[in-house]
Amino acid sequence: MIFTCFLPSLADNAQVLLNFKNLLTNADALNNWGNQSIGLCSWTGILCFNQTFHGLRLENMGLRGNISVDTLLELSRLNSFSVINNSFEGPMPAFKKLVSLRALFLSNNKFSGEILDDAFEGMTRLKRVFLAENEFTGHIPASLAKLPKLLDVDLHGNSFGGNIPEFQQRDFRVFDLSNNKLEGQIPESLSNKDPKSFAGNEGLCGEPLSPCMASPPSVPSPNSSKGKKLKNDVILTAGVVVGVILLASILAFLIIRYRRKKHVTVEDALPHSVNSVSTSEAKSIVVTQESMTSEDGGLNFVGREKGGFELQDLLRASAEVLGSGSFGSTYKALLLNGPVVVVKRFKHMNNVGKKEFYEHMKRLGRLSHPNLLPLVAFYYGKEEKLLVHDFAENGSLASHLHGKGGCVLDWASRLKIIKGVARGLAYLYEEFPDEALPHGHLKSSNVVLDHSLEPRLAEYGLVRVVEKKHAQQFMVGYKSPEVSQFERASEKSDVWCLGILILEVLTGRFPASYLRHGKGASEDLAAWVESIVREGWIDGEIRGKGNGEGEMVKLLRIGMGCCEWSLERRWGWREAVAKIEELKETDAGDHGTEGDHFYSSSLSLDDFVSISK
Ligand SMILES: Nc1ncnc2c1ncn2[C@@H]1O[C@H](COP(=O)(O)OP(=O)(O)OP(=O)(O)O)[C@@H](O)[C@H]1O
Repeated sequence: MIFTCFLPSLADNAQVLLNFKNLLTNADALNNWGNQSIGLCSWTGILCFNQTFHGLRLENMGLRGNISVDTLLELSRLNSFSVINNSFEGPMPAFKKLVSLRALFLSNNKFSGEILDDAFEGMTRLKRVFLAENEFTGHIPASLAKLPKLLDVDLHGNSFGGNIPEFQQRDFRVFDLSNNKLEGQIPESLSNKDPKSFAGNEGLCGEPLSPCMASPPSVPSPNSSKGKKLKNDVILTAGVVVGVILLASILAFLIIRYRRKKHVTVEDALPHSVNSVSTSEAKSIVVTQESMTSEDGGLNFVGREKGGFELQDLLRASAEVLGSGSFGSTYKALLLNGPVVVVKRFKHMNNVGKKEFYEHMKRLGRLSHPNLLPLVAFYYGKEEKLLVHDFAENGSLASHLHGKGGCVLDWASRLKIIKGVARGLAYLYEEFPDEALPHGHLKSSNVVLDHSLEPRLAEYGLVRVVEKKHAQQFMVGYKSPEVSQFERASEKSDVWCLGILILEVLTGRFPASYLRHGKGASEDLAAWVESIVREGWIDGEIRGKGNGEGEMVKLLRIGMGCCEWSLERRWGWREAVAKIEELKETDAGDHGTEGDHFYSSSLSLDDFVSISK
């Protein structure tokens, strides 16, 4: 199977990356770099979005050697750079040349020495700076404090000294200066931070730590009466201070223990108002806690255990907006030292109570099929719900069929995808015999593809928890003729969507009705189907590329059978799935002429439908 994913800019970047790798030592983990057959986006540690390179995530690889910033400068796009947990040493490389960088992760290495005051100057897009657990010394660079977009700063576990500079930003998501050698008064602008952010710096004082003590003007002799009184006062004050600190530590310890036990507390737990940003912008999932209530719980893992992360980790993770659908935004989150997951925010799910919602999610979590995107975890908030899924490396089927920069899918890949979709759907039908619409929202952007282009169905089984009005307006299962005309969903409504998907895959054309909601959408679809037959239904990318055209005709017939207007005549899911399973990559030899006839002739829809039966 051929994946034609090698785009010009990727090819340029490929050589630059190989040059970059050549200066690293102990780079065995990057052995597949240079392998053109898998494509750059599948090389270890390469971050791509929609098949466009956007970053390096070279974590936990034992890497050493020279990080050549000048080489990185040649990459067409570098938003995020991470070498967390490797063995790099020496001074911090001159990253400031990478002015488009948004996230820099250098934690857990052996970088050392002072960082120049202007080391971050001009990095106006930089939002995330993780330098923790290295051997940096000297002052916190002034240019870091002046970064206009800084959201996360983690410098813990170094030997930074001197005073904390005044940070231009005030609202941090991650702020950790603990375990350094910082001293002096904490700037007032940071007084609202968690005391833990400053712990382990003996010389620091002021809010949120204990007040700074003014030094006494003169020290009387300890034996004078004044001196004795002062001594007693000092002992008394010290006793009180030690007592207060001890009490505060015990309290803090108890709180942390309590939080750990619950995984996350109510306060920690609420990822709600995720700021809207442009699709390409990498950002973290911003939490504002305004909609927190005591009814909200934490992150609930379902099904199998997933790599031990908690909501806090999710909130700290760098996140990228994948898109904004009819329910809310979807983010790809890169967990530090952990998996890559997709977080989808759902509004419009308030028609079910918490108990019912939990039960339904647990039911979804128990599903397991190679063509189903597993639900990893969910979060129940009063206003919003979050669903966490695995990330599918090759994005959505829609992005390949219609997006810029997707793979050119050959016939074999398309057939594999349709077969996978059919199998996933059949599984859902078997698992949810009581649901009218076991999937409910089957469309090409809800079919995601893994590294080998194996399809996985997403956004399935949600009809029960989505508000009816919203479902009717936006979920594609509701756009079948019977629902849009008679408001009567049937299990064949999912079959209708399968048919549309088949036609979309065969033609490479976007179904018009997705752009339109409500009544009339099905008429649009009928016109779309008719135009397909009239104007040539086969995607130029798969037409005439060898054998298999007879099989394409068969698939077209299946698509038409699934898109029968009348419910009686429309195929049932079993029939559709069985017929799809029979399809082969290449023609057995008896269909070639039939295929030629189909896509070379101009047929009316009626002609076509009668022929295809
Ligand atoms: N697990 C995933 N892995 C990779 N990409 C994903 C994943 N889940 C969703 N996406 C992609 O993220 C993008 C945004 O998804 P989202 O569900 O928000 O919008 P949509 O599918 O276009 O619309 P709708 O909300 O109606 O389903 C889509 O292109 C989708 O294919």
